[in-house]
Amino acid sequence: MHAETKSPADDARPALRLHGLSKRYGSAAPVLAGIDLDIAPHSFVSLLGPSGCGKSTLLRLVAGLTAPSGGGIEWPRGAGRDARVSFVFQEPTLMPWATAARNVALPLRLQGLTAREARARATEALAAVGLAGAADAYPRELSGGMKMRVSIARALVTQPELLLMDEPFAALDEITRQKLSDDLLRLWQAQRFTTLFVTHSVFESVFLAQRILVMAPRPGRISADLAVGEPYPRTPAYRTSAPYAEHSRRASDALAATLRDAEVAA
Ligand SMILES: Nc1ncnc2c1ncn2[C@@H]1O[C@H](COP(=O)(O)OP(=O)(O)OP(=O)(O)O)[C@@H](O)[C@H]1O
Repeated sequence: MHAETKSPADDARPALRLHGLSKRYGSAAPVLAGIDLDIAPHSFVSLLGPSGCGKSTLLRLVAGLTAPSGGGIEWPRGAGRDARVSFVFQEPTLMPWATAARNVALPLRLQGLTAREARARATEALAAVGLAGAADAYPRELSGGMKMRVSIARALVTQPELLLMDEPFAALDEITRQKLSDDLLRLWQAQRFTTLFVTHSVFESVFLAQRILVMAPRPGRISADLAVGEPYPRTPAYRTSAPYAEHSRRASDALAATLRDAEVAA
């Protein structure tokens, strides 16, 4: 076996490139207009914006769940979308009649793995999200946080290059949300998938992301691109640190400016 050779140019290529991306549903006004964006490989990027500004639509376009009306999406690193993208929704969307292990194994079964192989990898993925003991539990036996962990395990079991997360923790209580954020960062550091994480929460984006893209509505566009250059691992102490407060202030100000501009334009 020979090692894969990588030139520096390979590493410089973005994981994802959006150029002039726009979307309109039917004859309504465009939901997204002319979005140009490069997403660096292995980065953690948050999309932050008010309700209705098109965050979910952007994620759905990247996932191929809906088609652009203009512009396009490129995968400069060549892996292509189908094999390497996973999606986590706000609802865990588990099959109620199947155990946690069978839910997590589903994408592998769909890829053609045997039940035995899929089960082994699903068990590993459940252990990675702290659910080693819950493989045979049914969704109704699990708390909201545990169900979300199963959903994350199902997304990661295929070893995606890109993980798309659409407000995955919005329905959870604050403590559970913080635990899941800690665990998500741990998994991201270990597995190095690129993450696009949609949220309404300034604090969640400042805790998680290296880069916050603030979105403005009508039509949806990127109104601010903020770097959060704090190192990882980000411990609970980061949540009460001065840099965290400063990044939160900057992101809140950018969001407030976006909302003010949107009101003026409305
Ligand atoms: N399938 C669809 N058909 C028609 N309009 C749609 C469709 N999906 C979304 N929209 C409209 O597009 C706009 C953006 O919706 P989208 O869900 O992308 O925003 P969002 O920023 O994710 O909002 P939220 O934070 O509330 O989830 C909204 O006005 C919504 O009504």
